[in-house]
Amino acid sequence: MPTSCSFPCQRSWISYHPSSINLRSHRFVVASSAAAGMELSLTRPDDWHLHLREGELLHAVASHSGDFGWRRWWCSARQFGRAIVMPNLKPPITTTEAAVAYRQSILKALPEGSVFDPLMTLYLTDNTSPEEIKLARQSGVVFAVKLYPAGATTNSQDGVTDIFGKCIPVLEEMAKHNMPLLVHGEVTDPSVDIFDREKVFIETILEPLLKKLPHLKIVMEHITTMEAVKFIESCSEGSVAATVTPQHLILNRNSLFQGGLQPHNYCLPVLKREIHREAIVSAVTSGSNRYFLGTDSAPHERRRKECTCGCAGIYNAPVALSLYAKVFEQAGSLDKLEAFTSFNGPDFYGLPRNTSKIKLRKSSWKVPVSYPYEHGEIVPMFAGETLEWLPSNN
Ligand SMILES: NC(=O)N[C@@H](CC(=O)O)C(=O)O
Repeated sequence: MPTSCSFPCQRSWISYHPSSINLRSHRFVVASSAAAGMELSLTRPDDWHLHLREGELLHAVASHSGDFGWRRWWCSARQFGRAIVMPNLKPPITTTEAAVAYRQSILKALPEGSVFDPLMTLYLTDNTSPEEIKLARQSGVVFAVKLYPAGATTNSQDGVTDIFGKCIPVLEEMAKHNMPLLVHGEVTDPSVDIFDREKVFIETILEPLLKKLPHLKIVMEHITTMEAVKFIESCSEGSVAATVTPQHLILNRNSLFQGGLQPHNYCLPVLKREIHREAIVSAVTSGSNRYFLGTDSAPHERRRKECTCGCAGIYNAPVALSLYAKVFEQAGSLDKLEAFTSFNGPDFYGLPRNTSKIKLRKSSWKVPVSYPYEHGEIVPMFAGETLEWLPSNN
């Protein structure tokens, strides 16, 4: 049963300092800085970690209609050129055949005229065969394989139970085909504290895996800790990279408990301490090409978040670009935003950069309190809050 919690205390992000804007340093991306508000022109971004779901929810998040102007911007397909689409459906997308069919259903759900390109992934299991990797590469529509340690997160029950015992031949085949392994980097051992699961995963899985398979391309998804930053920096450039979500750049773990339990701020990996948030912000805004945009936007129907055992996942698609811009602005690094949103990802995947542009206007806009669809509603990150940096196509 849903609770009646009204989320009075979502205003829990890190304070905003307009004085930190360094105008001189971002002359390459500033399209206009008229009194009405600054405007950035960016090469169209891609989202390198997105949950689009299926059925009614897919239609809701891919093509929600009936709105005009900026309101339609919350649909991922209108903001991003491409997205790496996560395969954790029920049942999961474990074969190329299923990925091709899923891609068709996504294309059908898109708004008319959309040129959004869903880049598909396979869900790695103990039984994935090297042959499947060959098929995936030949398909031209599957771009990566996702590792969910079994039990780590939403719909991960069919994930990998023993990567070294069961998956090495498949990973060797992936290395041969230059097919990246996308990693949900948390151990699932219940005796490991939930706030330490990423760190322990790096020590016990990622470091030994890279020693064994130094040519395997890896993306550590949604990094949350200073240990992850250290690990990424220690790897050779171009072979290991990381996606970073808006929530892990903007919020720390206090926001899970501020004024009461805040289910809409609950995701996995769980938000961490402030020192970890700061480490990730520094890494991302430094201009390093090892980090790129991956929202991990993960919609769940409201009642599945506001209940006695709420799902992990933050729905951030409508607010992601505004939040990333805010983080870079606060760091005085707006000149580095475009590489993070639009260059580093395609460069790592060996894909062309987008050629079209979008704009981000520094004007206030209010995040809707929810996005209703036929049989439910989705509550976005920062529901009802006012944000800046409004995206538009022109
Ligand atoms: N991030 C989340 O908290 N949830 C994701 C799964 C995942 O990426 O962990 C989901 O599919 O809901």
